[in-house]
Amino acid sequence: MRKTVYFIMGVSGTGKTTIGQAWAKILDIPFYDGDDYHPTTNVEKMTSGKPLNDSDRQEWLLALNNLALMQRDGAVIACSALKQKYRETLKMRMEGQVMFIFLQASFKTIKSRLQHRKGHFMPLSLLESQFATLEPPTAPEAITVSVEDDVETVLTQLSQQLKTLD
Ligand SMILES: Nc1ncnc2c1ncn2[C@@H]1O[C@H](COP(=O)(O)OP(=O)(O)O)[C@@H](O)[C@H]1O
Ligand SMILES: O=C(O)[C@H](O)[C@@H](O)[C@H](O)[C@H](O)COP(=O)(O)O
Repeated sequence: MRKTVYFIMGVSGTGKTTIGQAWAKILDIPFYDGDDYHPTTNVEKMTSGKPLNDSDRQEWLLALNNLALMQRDGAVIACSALKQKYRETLKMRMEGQVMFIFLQASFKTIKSRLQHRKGHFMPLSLLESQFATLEPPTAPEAITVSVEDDVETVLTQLSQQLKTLD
C-alpha cells in the first residue's frame, strides 16, 4: 500500500525546508524541496522581486503532483501551496495518501528569520504578497503547527498532533 506523502506548506521563510528535512530524517523517508522544481523563469521572476501568479505556478504544481505520485514509500515535500486550488492540484490522484502540514507564524517572526537567511533567491520584499495570497488550510485538509518556537519544539508539536490523528 502507498505510504503518506507529507506536503510541508506555508509562506516563504516559514521553515518548510528546515522542518521538512528534519521530519523526513525522523521518518527515514526522502525529502524534496519544491524550490528545486520551479522552472527557471519562475526563479528569475521571484529573484527580480515579482510575485508568481496562478499561471506561473501551474506547471510547477503539476511537477510536484507527479513527484508525489512516484513516492510509493512516502516522502516529505516542501511547497508553499498557498491557495486551496493549488493544494487540489498537488493531491490529484492521491486520495487519502497526502497530508498537508501548515507551518504558521506571524509576519514579524518570519520577516526577522528571512532577514538572517543567506544564499536564497527569494527576496524579503515578496513576503507581503505571500501573506496576501495565502489561503490558510483548516482541518481535516491540513494540520496546523505554530513555528514560533525553536525547531525541536516544532517537531515535538508536529509529532504530537499527528499522533492524535491515529
Ligand atoms: N523554528 C525555527 N526557529 C528559528 N529559526 C528557524 C526556524 N525554522 C526555520 N528557521 C530559519 O528561518 C529561515 C527560513 O527557514 P526555511 O527553512 O528556509 O524556510 P522556507 O523553506 O519555508 O522558506 C532559515 O534561516 C532557517 O534556519
Ligand atoms: O508559490 C510561490 O510563490 C513560491 O513557491 C514561493 O511561495 C516559494 O516560497 C518560493 O519558492 C521561495 O522559496 P522559499 O519558500 O523556500 O522561501
